[in-house]
Amino acid sequence: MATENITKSQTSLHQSEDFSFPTLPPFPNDIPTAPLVRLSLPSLRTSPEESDRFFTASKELGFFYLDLRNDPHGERLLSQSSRFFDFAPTFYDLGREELSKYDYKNVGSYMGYKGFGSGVVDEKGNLDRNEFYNIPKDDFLGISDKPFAHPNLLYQNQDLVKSYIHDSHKLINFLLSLLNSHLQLPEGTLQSLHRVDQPSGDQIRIIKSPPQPPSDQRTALGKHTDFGSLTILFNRLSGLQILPPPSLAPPGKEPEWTYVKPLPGHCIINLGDAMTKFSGGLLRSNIHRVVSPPGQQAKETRYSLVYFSRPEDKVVLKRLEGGIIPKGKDGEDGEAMNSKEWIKLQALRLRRVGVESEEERRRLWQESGRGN
Ligand SMILES: O=C(O)CCC(=O)C(=O)O
Ligand SMILES: [Fe+2]
Repeated sequence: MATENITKSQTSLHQSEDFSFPTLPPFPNDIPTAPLVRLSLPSLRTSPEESDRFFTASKELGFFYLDLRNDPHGERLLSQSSRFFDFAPTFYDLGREELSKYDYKNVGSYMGYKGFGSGVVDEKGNLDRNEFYNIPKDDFLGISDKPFAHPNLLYQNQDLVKSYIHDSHKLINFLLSLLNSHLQLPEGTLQSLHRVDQPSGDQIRIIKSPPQPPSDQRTALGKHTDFGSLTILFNRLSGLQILPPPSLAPPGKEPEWTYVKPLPGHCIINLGDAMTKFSGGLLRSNIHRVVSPPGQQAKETRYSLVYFSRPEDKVVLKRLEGGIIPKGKDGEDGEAMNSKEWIKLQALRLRRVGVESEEERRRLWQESGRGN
């Protein structure tokens, strides 16, 4: 019977994998780490106290760890993420030239490949130190009117891609249902803006950042908030940093950029701008960036796996009405855009299209508003 098979394979998975990454250099034990709370998926399913901690974390920092172990759905995500980490080096072995065929920024899309050093990361006009590939949910679930072409290797692994999309989206849906009840919105409100079978900008992103020369280590991915709803992040090497709000900085100190230490068996979840907009500012979309990993970890190639969920394309990004969401003052929310336009604007604005001069790159950064 199908259920029996699933249960069996989950049991053996649990016994055979401990989800740790022993071949990588450890995170140094003498540097401060970001104040993310650790939540657990099985507890979140049953414990009102854990759910309260989740809501507090979503309001105060907008980032938390989620322990996925001891939960069948969570362990499926862990094993799928391991398979992506195994797959990533082979995928990038296709080479930059081959992957560049799948860069769609010139046709106005952020899906597909972003080449190394093709985005501006700071006010000086410096360029990024990573390459990534955005795999669109809609292309792989057969929802797109006009799917993009993608490397054959992705189609050869489409079972993994599809199951990871479904399981990630299922986790997002569960977290949205908790947020929905904490916000006291009518049942199903947030979930109804994120239906898996409707067009949206959801995507898997696989990132590669090669080690940087010790004498010239720079930001690999510039400071930003995520634009969408909820993000699921798997890290093995550190490098991700957040700038906590003043309320969570050590007493008497200004907030400083702090590394997030990857934890085996956990993913990192963060909330994006859409959640802040929907909740009239109650939920937090926190600023973060990626720099060279600390200590011995800097010598390794860093891969990172992200699932970005976004509201459905047609959803207008504005404050929802109801529950405990504060009412806006007249004109306060400005002109609201739909999700598709908003994500595209944000995702492409720092990708230089033939912009070569440093001055122009600086201008792009300024116009993006990210320095503020
Ligand atoms: O690689 C990471 O750890 C974070 C990546 C990230 O923030 C992003 O792609 O938006
Ligand atoms: Fe991000």
